[in-house]
This record gives sequence, C-alpha cells and structure tokens, in this order.
Amino acid sequence: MPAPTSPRATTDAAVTAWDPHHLPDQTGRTVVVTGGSAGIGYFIAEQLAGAGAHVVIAARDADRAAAAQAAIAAQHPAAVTSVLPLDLASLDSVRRAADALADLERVDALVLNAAVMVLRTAGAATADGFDPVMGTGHLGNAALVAHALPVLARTPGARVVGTTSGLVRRFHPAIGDLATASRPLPSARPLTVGRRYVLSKAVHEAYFAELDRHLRATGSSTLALLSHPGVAIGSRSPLRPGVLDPRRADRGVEPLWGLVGAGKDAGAWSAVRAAADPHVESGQYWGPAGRITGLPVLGAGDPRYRDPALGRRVREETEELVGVRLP
Ligand SMILES: NC(=O)c1ccc[n+]([C@@H]2O[C@H](COP(=O)([O-])OP(=O)(O)OC[C@H]3O[C@@H](n4cnc5c(N)ncnc54)[C@H](O)[C@@H]3O)[C@@H](O)[C@H]2O)c1
Repeated sequence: MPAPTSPRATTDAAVTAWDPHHLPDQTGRTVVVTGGSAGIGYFIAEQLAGAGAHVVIAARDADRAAAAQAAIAAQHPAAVTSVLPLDLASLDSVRRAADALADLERVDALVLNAAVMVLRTAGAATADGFDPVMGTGHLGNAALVAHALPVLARTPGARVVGTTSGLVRRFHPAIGDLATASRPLPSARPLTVGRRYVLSKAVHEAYFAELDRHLRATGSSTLALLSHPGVAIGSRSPLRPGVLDPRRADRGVEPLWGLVGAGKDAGAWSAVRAAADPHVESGQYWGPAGRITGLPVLGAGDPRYRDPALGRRVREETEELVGVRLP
C-alpha cells in the first residue's frame, strides 16, 4: 500500500463488524480503566464488563464510581467490577493507585482514558503544580504507566492503551520544552486551553511511540497501543439505547448530539478493541472505525510523533517532571 503523505488516515475495512455486540469472551481477564466512572470511560468499562472481564474502575469520586458500578450491574447482572481510587492530578494518588494494582492477581489491560478537556479557571493547577490538561492527560497517565509496568509484566501480553485525539493529526503541534508546556495557563480562553489539550495529546503520542520502543528493546511482552474515539459526545447512541452514562445531565438534548458525532458508547470501541482483541500488536493505533493503517510508520498515530529522538526527549522530560522512570 503506498504511504500517503497527507495526515489523513484510512482505516482497516475488515473491522466493521467489531462492536460491543461482537466482543470475544473476556472472562478471566482484568482490565483497569482510568476515568471509568463517566464519559467514554464508563462505556469502555460497561462493554468490557458485559463481555466478562473484571473491570477495575479507576476514579477520583467514590460516589460516581459506585453509581457506575450500579449502572453496569443493572445492564449486566453477572458483571464483576471494582473501584480503584485514583486522582491523576496528584502524583501521590497515582503512586498509591499503582501500589494497589500490585494486589491484583493479573492486569491484562490498563486503559488510560481519563483526561481533562475543558477548564474554566485560569491558573488552575494539579496538586504538583502542573497545568491540569497536561498534568492529567499526559503526566498523570504516564506516571501511572511507569509505576504499573512491573505489575503488567506479570500478565503475559498485557496491554497499555493510551488515548489520543484526531485533532493531533489536524493541528500537529510542535512539541517544545515539556516543563514549559506543563505550567498552568495564565488564561482560560477556550482557544488557549484547546491548544494545550491538542499539545498534551501530541506529547502522549510521542511518549507512547517511545514506550513501544522501550518495551520491545527490553524484551517485554507488554504491548503499547494508542486509540482515539473520534467525535463522541452524547451519552448514548442508537446502537445501545438502553445504556446511559450515569453522570451526564444532558439527556434532554440527546438527539441533537447525533448530528455532530457518535455517542460516547461508540467512542469507547477503539479502546475496547485495543484492550480486548487478541490479534492487536504493539505500536498499533486504533480509531473509531478500526485500525488506522494509512499512515506510513508502523500503522501508528501521526508519524511526526514517532521520531525516536523526539520520543526519547519526551520520555526523559516526562520522567523528570513526574519523578518516576520506565523500568
Ligand atoms: N469525546 C470526544 O469526542 C473525544 C475526542 C477525542 C479524544 N477524546 C479523549 O477520550 C477520553 C475520554 O473523553 P470523554 O469525552 O469521555 O471525556 P469526559 O470529560 O466525559 O470524561 C473524562 C473522564 O476522565 C476523568 N478524569 C478527569 N480528571 C481526572 C483525574 N484527575 N483523575 C482521574 N480521573 C479523571 C473524569 O472523571 C471522566 O471519567 C479523553 O482522553 C479525551 O481526551 C475524547
């Protein structure tokens, strides 16, 4: 297949039948989903638990996590779920969560879904003084990976699934010094926050490319994959009319969301596929319609972010900021 030069990606046509109704049996597998109590993360948790996986909902708010568990149980009475307290905006909390993961018999997949997209307060910061967008979506998740890799290594073929956004390919921001890019923003203007969000996802892509190289170079059996949900806005889609995100209060305008994107349940598919499909390979990049193969380098995300020198720098700067190195 000729390598396209434009950042537009194509998808693997063979995957169209793969959806929550066609998941391989997940019985015996354990999957951790960050931000699993709401949004797309809730549906990732619901779909995997419905297919038999033990799903660990990693979330900040115990009540919301309990509501998610109840909603999943209502949909799938045999579902097995548990809750892991995790605040990605606190490196202390991330370390404690990773310590708790070590008590699990196995972890087959760690799905890094949680991120912050919208902020209304200028100067808002994580517990460690980082911009919440970069601090949560990239630094918190990367710290969790670094802490959790030894646990994942105990389960052969375990996966780490990062979450990026199609906006990266559209805007492909340059990645400068990460310490500067992790400082709280002086302005909460939507454009400023939006730019930081896209940058955080680009950084995450570069980090994941490096993670994949690191895992292969160290002979690990753990896989590193990226997924992006497409545009996923409503709390349900026609495909799963009975399933609702327990948190969302926008159900009244639900039909309108269908005009601008898929439901968040459909947005979950790419991560679910990356977590559950026995045939995925490390370095792959999954989108809402299947594996994205139209980009030249290893079928992964935006090739600009797979440059090894960039990945090494992003990894080193990330490790410096979060204080934990990839093992
Ligand atoms: N919705 C879309 O159209 C879209 C498009 C591209 C990428 N994404 C990505 O998909 C993922 C999920 O998006 P979504 O639309 O469900 O977002 P959302 O805002 O509805 O949900 C985000 C989740 O992250 C959790 N979270 C936020 N801060 C946290 C913290 N400090 N600690 C622990 N959990 C925290 C929230 O509680 C929530 O469960 C994100 O990574 C997002 O960037 C979404």
